[in-house]
Amino acid sequence: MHIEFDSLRVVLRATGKRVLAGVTGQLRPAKLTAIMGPSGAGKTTLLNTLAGKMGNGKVTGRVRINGRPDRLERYRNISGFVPQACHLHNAACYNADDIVHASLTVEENLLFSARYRLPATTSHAEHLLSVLLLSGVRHELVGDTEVRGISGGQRKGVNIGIELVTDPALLFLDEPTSGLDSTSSKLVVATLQQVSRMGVTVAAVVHQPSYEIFAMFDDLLLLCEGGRTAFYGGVTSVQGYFEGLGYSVPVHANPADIFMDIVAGLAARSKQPSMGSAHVQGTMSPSRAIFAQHAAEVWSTFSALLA
Ligand SMILES: Nc1ncnc2c1ncn2[C@@H]1O[C@H](COP(=O)(O)OP(=O)(O)OP(=O)(O)O)[C@@H](O)[C@H]1O
Repeated sequence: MHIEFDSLRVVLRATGKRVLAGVTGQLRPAKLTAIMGPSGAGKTTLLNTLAGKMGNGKVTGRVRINGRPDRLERYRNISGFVPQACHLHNAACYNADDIVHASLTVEENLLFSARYRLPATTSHAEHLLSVLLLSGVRHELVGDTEVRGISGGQRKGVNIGIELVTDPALLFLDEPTSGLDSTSSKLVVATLQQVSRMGVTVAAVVHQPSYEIFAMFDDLLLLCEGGRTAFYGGVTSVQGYFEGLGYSVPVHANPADIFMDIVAGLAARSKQPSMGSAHVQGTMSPSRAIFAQHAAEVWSTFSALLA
């Protein structure tokens, strides 16, 4: 499924607080999109909005699904959503958000989800166990703080599998690597890449990815403070984009960290922008300048698509 969105805005119904102020981008079919941005920029809100789950907010903006104007809520039932789990081995929030059953085995969790959600169909749990690298622990209890079970990364895999048994067209994940070590994080993101290649449109909020993990994503939607798009495009084009605005990525730095510093206004330009207009420089914060520059580009692409 291909979702294009332009100027998405969200205002909370209860308080009138505006949490997204103009987010433009796409989720491309069979691609893995990273959603990044500073804390409070609206990443989780955007994920919920794209998943059609923003019932507590008024959502406005243009949305096209598979090329036609549409509403995101209509696709809620064919979306999988893996919520952010608190630190997986932190007793205080064990099971707070994740959706696994501690007293079932890995395989039983997938079969239970399949039977519960797809009573009349046969599941492809066997295939999923293999995609999720869980075949070796299929008969192990998932466990909890009382009963030691599988690892945090494997537990995240079970959470993902529980959503995948219904064959969703879209899969949304909120910080799937949080609380995991770097090897487990890599395995989780590699799994998501494989899931996307099976034809699923996958979007995940990611926090401080290593460059290796960042490079596993196809596209990046970078938000800046205030809930606006700072950059949307392929992960291979983001460095060139910021270099064109006069920023450089030091040789030994993690580019993903530098992009975050830029949108947070913490990075200084090392040279004059070659693609920005002169009036932008010095009159706006870096994040505003980037937004202004990029919004114009995204909008012209979007207008061309709509024409
Ligand atoms: N239901 C809600 N009620 C009140 N405020 C909310 C609600 N949902 C979101 N917000 C506010 O909207 C802003 C964006 O929140 P959101 O959780 O989407 O940001 P985020 O980028 O995911 O943050 P983090 O990286 O810290 O998780 C924050 O200021 C948050 O307090």
